[in-house]
Amino acid sequence: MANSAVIIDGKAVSKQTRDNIAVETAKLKAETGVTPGLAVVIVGDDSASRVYVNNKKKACAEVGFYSEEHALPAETTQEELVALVKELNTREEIDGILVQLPLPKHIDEKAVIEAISPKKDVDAFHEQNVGKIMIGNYSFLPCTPAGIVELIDSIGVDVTGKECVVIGRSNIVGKPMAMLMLHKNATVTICHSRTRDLPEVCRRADILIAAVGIAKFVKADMVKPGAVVIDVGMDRDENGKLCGDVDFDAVKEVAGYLTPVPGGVGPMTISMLMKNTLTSAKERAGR
Ligand SMILES: Nc1nc(=O)c2c([nH]1)NC[C@@H]1CN(c3ccc(C(=O)N[C@@H](CCC(=O)O)C(=O)O)cc3)C=[N+]21
Ligand SMILES: [Mg+2]
Repeated sequence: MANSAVIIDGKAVSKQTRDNIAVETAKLKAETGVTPGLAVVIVGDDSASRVYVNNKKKACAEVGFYSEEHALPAETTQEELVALVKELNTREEIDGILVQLPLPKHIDEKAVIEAISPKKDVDAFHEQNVGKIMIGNYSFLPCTPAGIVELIDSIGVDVTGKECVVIGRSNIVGKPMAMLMLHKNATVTICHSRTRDLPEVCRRADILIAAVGIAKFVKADMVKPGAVVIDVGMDRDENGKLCGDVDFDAVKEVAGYLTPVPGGVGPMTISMLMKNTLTSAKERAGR
């Protein structure tokens, strides 16, 4: 019998989150005079990074934040970039610093991330914040994983005791995602390129989260009927069109719930970035 998954509207959930953030921001400003401020640093001219950074700036304006962009040439040295980060660390009106990844090859990403003050690390990439996530003592939420948790909450699915399979083990998505699902009492498996019989492992999942970076990697025969399938991919298909890690048209006939690309996880990532920046500004205001 033909089935068709409920498509999770990331744009709508994200708008609700941003509306709440806008209300809280207005209140913070009125009561304390503090306006949340985000600095976005972009090095080089990667076209995908440009789109994401523009979306972040747009979101800042929507919720009433101050934002500034530092667009540096691709030849920027690591020393110059670290110097900028250190200057932003000292600026009172900047609550969050986001250095857009990936960085050009001659720059050590880890050195730059560790230069960001943990108090302004709204990506939650600094090792101090990663450690806190591991323990379950958050200052900042990891943006993409936290956005995914909100999407799953929005459809009213309780993950307690369920099988959650995460495909991908990056420090940015896969690993923190697994931690958040563990904190929510799911039974968590992380798959990667060396996993033996990956389709079989994926078929066990009540919640399947694809963060591999390979276009249409997840096929219908890797999905348990009725499963919640979350697509973190931002890939290009054979025609150069934006698509995800999930073969959407095929998987929607098997899954119970499915996120689209675009309009799924991406907008939520940005909403969580706004949430972290507000949290940091509240801290500055003594709230
Ligand atoms: N320091 C850092 N922090 C990040 O959070 C970070 C990063 N570097 N590097 C790259 C990834 C990717 N990422 C996305 C953000 C928004 C969309 C987004 O807005 N997507 C829209 C459409 C995008 C489009 O049209 O191309 C959507 O899915 O609907 C996507 C991807 C943040 N990242
Ligand atoms: Mg990625």
